[in-house]
Amino acid sequence: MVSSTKLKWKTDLDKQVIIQNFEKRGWIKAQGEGFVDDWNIYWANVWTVKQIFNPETGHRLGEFQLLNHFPNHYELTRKDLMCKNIKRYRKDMEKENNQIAEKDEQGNYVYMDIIPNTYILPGDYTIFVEEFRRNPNIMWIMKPSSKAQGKGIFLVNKLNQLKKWATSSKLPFQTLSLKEAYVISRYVENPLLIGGKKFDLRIYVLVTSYRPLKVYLYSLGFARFCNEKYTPDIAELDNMFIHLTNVAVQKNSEDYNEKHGSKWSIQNLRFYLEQVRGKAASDKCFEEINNIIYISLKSVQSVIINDKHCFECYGYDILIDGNLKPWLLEVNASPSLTTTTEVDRILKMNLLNDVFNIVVPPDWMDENSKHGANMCKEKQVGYFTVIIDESTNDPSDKNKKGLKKGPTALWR
Ligand SMILES: Nc1ncnc2c1ncn2[C@@H]1O[C@H](COP(=O)(O)OP(=O)(O)OP(=O)(O)O)[C@@H](O)[C@H]1O
Repeated sequence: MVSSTKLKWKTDLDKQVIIQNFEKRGWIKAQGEGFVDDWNIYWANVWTVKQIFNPETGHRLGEFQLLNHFPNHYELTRKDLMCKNIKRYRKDMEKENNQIAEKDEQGNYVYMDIIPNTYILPGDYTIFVEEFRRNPNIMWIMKPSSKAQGKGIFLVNKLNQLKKWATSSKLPFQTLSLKEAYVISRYVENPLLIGGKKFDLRIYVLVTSYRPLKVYLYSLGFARFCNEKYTPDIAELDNMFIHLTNVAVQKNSEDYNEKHGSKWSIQNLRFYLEQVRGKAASDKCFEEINNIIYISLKSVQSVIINDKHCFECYGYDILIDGNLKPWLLEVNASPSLTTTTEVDRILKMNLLNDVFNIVVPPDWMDENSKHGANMCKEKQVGYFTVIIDESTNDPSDKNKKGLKKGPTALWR
């Protein structure tokens, strides 16, 4: 048996919020060089996770080990794979005649229309061109599948921009490897604006098991604002300070505010929405955000390798449009733990503290326990609340069989 005070930690990230959280628990830094043994809890980067689960080594995590990613987390966190999985899930649900696949009179999904229309390039190039020709006046956004921080992103409103890009990068679509794949998504041209500026939401979601699905939602997310006023004007197509809300992009803007880092708490945003649009509309918007989390996780539930030693704290990027409809932009496997302001530092310290309280509850070390990441029995831990728990046999748990009662069933 390992004593909880002697738990050994390891991390690939030189981030104070991680190290301080480990140290304040009295846990000890693992000394070993490799990733194989000598640690109980590892906050690893995705590269290490790939090495650990490399099929050639056939390595398995030990009984007293916890890791912060599922082996094939990329099924949700790579933009192209997320899109593919969501599209597959929709089809499966339609075939099953599941109520979740209900469509409205225009033929749009009532619950499952969670991502802007997206194509994966190069594979979907021909169908994308057909779609482009059907609706030539809409704007698209090109994003590399596995990059972050706004890198490699650009907006497109003419087909020849795509052709030019392919030629200039000397990468005709057909020759792009899977690693270099792009997604092209319908650009949400009417984002909800506050003070004339575009913003998106960063929401933290902790998954401690995929089968059965157990999901916690963190109530302290935030909104990240652009520094310049938004315009869909095509003359400003290349002005990323208007279109991309990533802090990594906005930090370079002349108007960047060091003090609040161009961020608002979700609570403030919600309060604002209630004032401006009314409580019912604001509640509906947040219910739909829960629905997005539910559908995205159900889409990968059957493909994720559900190693009981793994957990994952995802960073959801969500954009709200002018009709208060939220859209899922992407799910990050390694949401930034860099802290740009004091508020940010406190939030991320609390976030990790709550994550560790969930994955290492007080009886984690007990001889008779199962020692996985999914042992916590509390429905509320710090700022985390369980929003999906398929393990419960409580007949009043409306989540159990999916969205049979509509998206409100996801709220507790
Ligand atoms: N379909 C879209 N419509 C409107 N804006 C979008 C769309 N997709 C992305 N954006 C904008 O571009 C930004 C970057 O997109 P996204 O988060 O998908 O890429 P990323 O480079 O992987 O970012 P991150 O560092 O958050 O992982 C978003 O925060 C948002 O402001």
